[in-house]
Amino acid sequence: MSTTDSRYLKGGPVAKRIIESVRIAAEEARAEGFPAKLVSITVGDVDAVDVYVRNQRAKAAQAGIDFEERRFPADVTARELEAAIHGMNADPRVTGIIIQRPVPKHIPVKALQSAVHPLKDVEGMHPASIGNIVYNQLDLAPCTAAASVELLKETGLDLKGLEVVVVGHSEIVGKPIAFLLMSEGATVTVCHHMTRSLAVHARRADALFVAVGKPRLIKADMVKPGAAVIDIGINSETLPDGTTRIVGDVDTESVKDVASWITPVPGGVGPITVSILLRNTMVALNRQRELYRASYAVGEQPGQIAAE
Ligand SMILES: NC(=O)C1=CN([C@@H]2O[C@H](COP(=O)(O)OP(=O)(O)OC[C@H]3O[C@@H](n4cnc5c(N)ncnc54)[C@H](OP(=O)(O)O)[C@@H]3O)[C@@H](O)[C@H]2O)C=CC1
Ligand SMILES: Nc1nc(=O)c2c([nH]1)NC[C@@H]1CN(c3ccc(C(=O)N[C@@H](CCC(=O)O)C(=O)O)cc3)C=[N+]21
Repeated sequence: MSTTDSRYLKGGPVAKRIIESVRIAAEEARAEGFPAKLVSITVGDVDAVDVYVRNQRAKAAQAGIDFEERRFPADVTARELEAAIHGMNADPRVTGIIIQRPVPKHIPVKALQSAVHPLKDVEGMHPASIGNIVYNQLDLAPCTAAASVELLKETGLDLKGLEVVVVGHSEIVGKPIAFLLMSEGATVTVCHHMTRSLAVHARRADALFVAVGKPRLIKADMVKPGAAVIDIGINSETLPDGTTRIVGDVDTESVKDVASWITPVPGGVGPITVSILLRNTMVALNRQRELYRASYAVGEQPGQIAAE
């Protein structure tokens, strides 16, 4: 099967669609005096983060969203980071903040995420916001999780009652995917490193999501014939000739002959993740606009706002 095979679920066309709608929304907001500005916070050096930030910068430019990268050394203290975040919260020009994960071990990521004002939290990762997906409020979900589910929907499969297995249960990817899918009516099994027989669970899945960070973890004999396989992993591999390439968590070469759909890496979930981050940036900006309007009642009777 070549990469032009229809079984490859490609992210590019979906991402393009999303970015075009973001561009229109960002242009309109800017014309009304609300330019969107996303700030990315990077701590230390992580390959997958570098790829992500590079693409954020490029796609933000296409969508007409201002973008700034704030890079901190790996030995920065939590206090210094929190102080920087408080500065961004107070700066009205900054409309969105993303903390790139992972952060070094000495930084408590939950406290850091709590420092981001919930209205500027473009991934919905503030501990007070992440619960929204439990309440089926899905308009601002962690971007990779939302991207993965968006890609599954491209298959046209009916999510209601679909047997789905999610491998990996991180806060930013696996767990939110499980909640999003439950909201859509799927029957969800979540596997992790303590799962006794990953293969037994994985083989039952009509849709298999893999977010672990281990190249070739999922092989052909772990996949149900006809399944949809969503490969979220991003791993850098060095070839014998010294060059490096990015591979996912799925042994695509063997799995492609068993699955009905498979997402390539690169070119699958990644591009959609970036576009959803920009879409979320506009969701956050619109919430700030609504608050601004409600506070200043621009063009409205104050009583009308209070009654809504
Ligand atoms: N395409 C994209 O947009 C994105 C891709 N990624 C990529 O996705 C992958 C996962 O990212 P992230 O969730 O942040 O990573 P984490 O390291 O935070 O989580 C990995 C998860 O995999 C589980 N796990 C580890 N080993 C096994 C195993 N042998 N079998 C089953 N489960 C296992 C862990 O379980 P336990 O905690 O129990 O050990 C953990 O829940 C990475 O490759 C990352 O680069 C991440 C974000 C975005
Ligand atoms: N708070 C947080 N949220 C994240 O969502 C998050 C994170 N931290 N830390 C890092 C990982 C990794 N990640 C990627 C997203 C898109 C591409 C991407 O655009 N990939 C393209 C391009 C590849 C390339 O340019 O080489 C592709 O797969 O085709 C990559 C990596 C998001 N992550």
